[in-house]
Amino acid sequence: MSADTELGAPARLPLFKALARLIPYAQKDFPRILLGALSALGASIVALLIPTALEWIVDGPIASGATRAVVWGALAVLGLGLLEAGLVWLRRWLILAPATAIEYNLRQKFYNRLQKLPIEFHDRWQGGQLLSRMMQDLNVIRRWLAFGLIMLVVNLLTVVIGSVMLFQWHWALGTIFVVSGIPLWISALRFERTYGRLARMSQDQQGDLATSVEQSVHGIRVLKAFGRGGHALKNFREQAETLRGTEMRKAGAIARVDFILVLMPELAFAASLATGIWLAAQGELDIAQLLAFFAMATILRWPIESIGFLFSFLLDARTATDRVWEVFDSVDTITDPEQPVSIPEPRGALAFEGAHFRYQDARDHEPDLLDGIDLALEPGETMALVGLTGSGKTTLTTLPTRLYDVTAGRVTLDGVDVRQLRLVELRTHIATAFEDATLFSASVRENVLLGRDDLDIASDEAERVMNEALAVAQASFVYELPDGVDTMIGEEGMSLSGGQRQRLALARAVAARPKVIVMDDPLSALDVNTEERVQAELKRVLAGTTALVVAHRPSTVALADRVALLQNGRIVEVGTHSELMARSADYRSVLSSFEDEEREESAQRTDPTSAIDIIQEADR
Ligand SMILES: Nc1ncnc2c1ncn2[C@@H]1O[C@H](COP(=O)(O)OP(=O)(O)OP(=O)(O)O)[C@@H](O)[C@H]1O
Repeated sequence: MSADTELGAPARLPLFKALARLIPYAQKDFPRILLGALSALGASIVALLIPTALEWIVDGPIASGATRAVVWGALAVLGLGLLEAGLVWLRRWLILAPATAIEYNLRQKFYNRLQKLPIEFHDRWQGGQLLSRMMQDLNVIRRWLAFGLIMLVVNLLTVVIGSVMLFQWHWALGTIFVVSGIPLWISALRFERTYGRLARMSQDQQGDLATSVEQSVHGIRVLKAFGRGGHALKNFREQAETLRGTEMRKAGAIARVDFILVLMPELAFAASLATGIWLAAQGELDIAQLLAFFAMATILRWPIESIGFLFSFLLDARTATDRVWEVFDSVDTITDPEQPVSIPEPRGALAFEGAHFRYQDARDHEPDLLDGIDLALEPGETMALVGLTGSGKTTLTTLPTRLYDVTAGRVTLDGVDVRQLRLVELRTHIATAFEDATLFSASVRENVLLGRDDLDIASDEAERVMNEALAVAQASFVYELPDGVDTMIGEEGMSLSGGQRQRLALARAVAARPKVIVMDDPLSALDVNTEERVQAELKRVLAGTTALVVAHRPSTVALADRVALLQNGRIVEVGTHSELMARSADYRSVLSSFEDEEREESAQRTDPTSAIDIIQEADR
């Protein structure tokens, strides 16, 4: 999902309701936050007392020439200053822990949510958008809770209390100060509308930018190989320019409101000065009161000026909360059933019964990609699934483990609808090995034993399971790596070849010891001989395991017990390879397309040899 396509963005909540969603996360630390707020308020009140102390010093000891009392007065002002600093420190100390705890809890929940949300959600959302929400937006929320929220409340209160105190010296001076505040409120309301929109735009564009960085780092090899670095940079620059434009507009909006926030107190100051001097000349105000008034007006300047910044911070936090909650509120369609059924000892009978599936972005007039699949695998049987490119084979392999749910019909394991099993149990019984072998930046051992959290990774049993799985997957190359099975493999296994990655992914599926294994062409990057060895080992080790294997090679098909042909969203033929060869023209045509592909591949492989032949021929 990008900034331009806010699919399913929920209706915008009012400001306070939007931020109130943070309350449950702050509840535990509420006493500490309250104490922090009280410290901040205490610091402001102490600051507001200083003008009154000054008035007392000027009016009393200075007027009467009592030097000792002046010193005591100065010490009292110093004491108030120190107390204010102490309370500010206390506020920071009290708030830091709850704010970081709230950020930590939200981040945990966010990560957990990303793990739980179905693939359908991840199809729609860009990685960078999720990353920026998880890191940047949560950071904004933490900083706002730790500083912005409290300072906004405290500074507003300070302005209100300070304005009331101004009236004690003269009503006219107080009135000038309060009336000059009216344009501030009007600008703040207008600011909310413009800035709120810009803040959302900017945060979304930052997410888009993060996506671009992520994609170009991810695809750096392709970009380099095709010399498209310049093109990627141009796209990136355009996006960065757009973001810069939005940031400039944001800064412009802040500058406009700041202009009023700085100008109005200045004007109020000038008007108060003129009025104060006139009132003093009239004898309605003495010099001590005038001094105290201006001291108070000076103290109130920062709280007034800061309101623009704090208000924009409030709107940033609101946008960040909206963006985080868009992920929290995303509907998780693939969940555990309310009344789960368990299959303690599964036999491994996997069946598709009238299974339909269509992707969420399929157009209305398109038929379902899987349009009524009926296929039953006997326990322990190996079934190859063949079909033309794009016929939906990969999609079909995602249904048994509920990476996607069928849109109609059902998939069953031992006659139980897979939606009736708890996801953890389902995914223990059925394992998947994908063609696109994703590995994690962890050791070989951790990658292979990923599906075995029942085993202590340091135990002998874990070692045995891992070695057996590596042997089945013909992955003995790992023992030659610098630290053997403890070698860290780079991000997504980038330091390994495609075939090596596939073998490790297969070893991972084997180590999980499932009752059913679904393999989406997991051996495509292996040469035919290695593939045959892997197949033979698989048959031996997973003797009682049911296997559904998407196949692109005649050799893989020939090793299967039976073959199913997927065409136009349905299984149109099921039988042994030789039966289908004999009776199905469609099957023969698909197989001959595989053979063509294989010939092309082997022609590419033999090209260098032919080149040598030609050179040798020329030398003769
Ligand atoms: N996440 C997705 N969202 C929308 N459409 C998708 C998605 N994944 C695949 N498709 C579409 O579904 C169709 C079937 O794709 P699928 O990968 O299942 O085919 P396949 O038979 O495995 O192909 P191949 O043999 O090339 O691997 C394709 O037209 C593809 O564009």
